[in-house]
Amino acid sequence: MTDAPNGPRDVTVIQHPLVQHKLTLMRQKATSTGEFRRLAREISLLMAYELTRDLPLETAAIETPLEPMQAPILSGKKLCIVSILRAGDGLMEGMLDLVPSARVGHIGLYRDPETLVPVEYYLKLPDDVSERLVIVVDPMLATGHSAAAALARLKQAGAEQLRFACLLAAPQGVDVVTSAHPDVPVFTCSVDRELDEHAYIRPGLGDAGDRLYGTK
Ligand SMILES: O=P(O)(O)OC[C@H]1O[C@H](OP(=O)(O)OP(=O)(O)O)[C@H](O)[C@@H]1O
Ligand SMILES: O=c1cc[nH]c(=O)[nH]1
Ligand SMILES: [Mg+2]
Repeated sequence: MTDAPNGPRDVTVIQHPLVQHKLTLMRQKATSTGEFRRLAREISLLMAYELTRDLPLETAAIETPLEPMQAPILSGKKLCIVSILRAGDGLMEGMLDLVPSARVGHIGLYRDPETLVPVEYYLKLPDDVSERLVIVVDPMLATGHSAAAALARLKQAGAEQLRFACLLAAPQGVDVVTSAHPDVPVFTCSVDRELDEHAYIRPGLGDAGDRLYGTK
């Protein structure tokens, strides 16, 4: 998906069969909290693989046990993963499994159930966030207000190169984020049909935070 009525936008729907299969398991209401959390970790590792697919490489001189060689190593900015609390933490561990040296930031946002306006309650970022490629993670992109606010806050804190990753997006959430932040590539495993009257994604998977942590 690259074209929209209001111009080109950078949205990748991750079609890998393992991702799609795990997402189906996560959507099912019979999936337990423990299983949901395990699947979130597995799927986010696979998402991280797609999110980092185009990282630049250079060559370095190394020595294998048998001979010297020129071998590829990462050459671009180091990574920072920022979780939008609390559900974003469900995608954090799998990404860190793949990129264990990444720095981690947290932004606490909850969506006011009446107004749907995101309310910030916490922010902790690495000091060098401006020098890193920042991957912002949150399972759900519904109205898009939380993601747009988080990205704005990170830019205010100095972040210059950002990507946003979610499990599920609603069409209007994609519109909101790509309009407010056309410089931020969006990665999702599905763009679902619609938002319902409570701004829940349909068909969706329910409340990601509650399903991850068993709070309902
Ligand atoms: O696109 P939006 O309409 O802003 O909605 C998406 C937000 O809602 C959920 O968080 P929630 O407010 O439920 O907080 P939680 O993670 O603490 O459960 C979700 O994890 C997103 O952060
Ligand atoms: O469907 C939705 C929408 C917002 N937040 C969720 O957890 N699920
Ligand atoms: Mg929630």
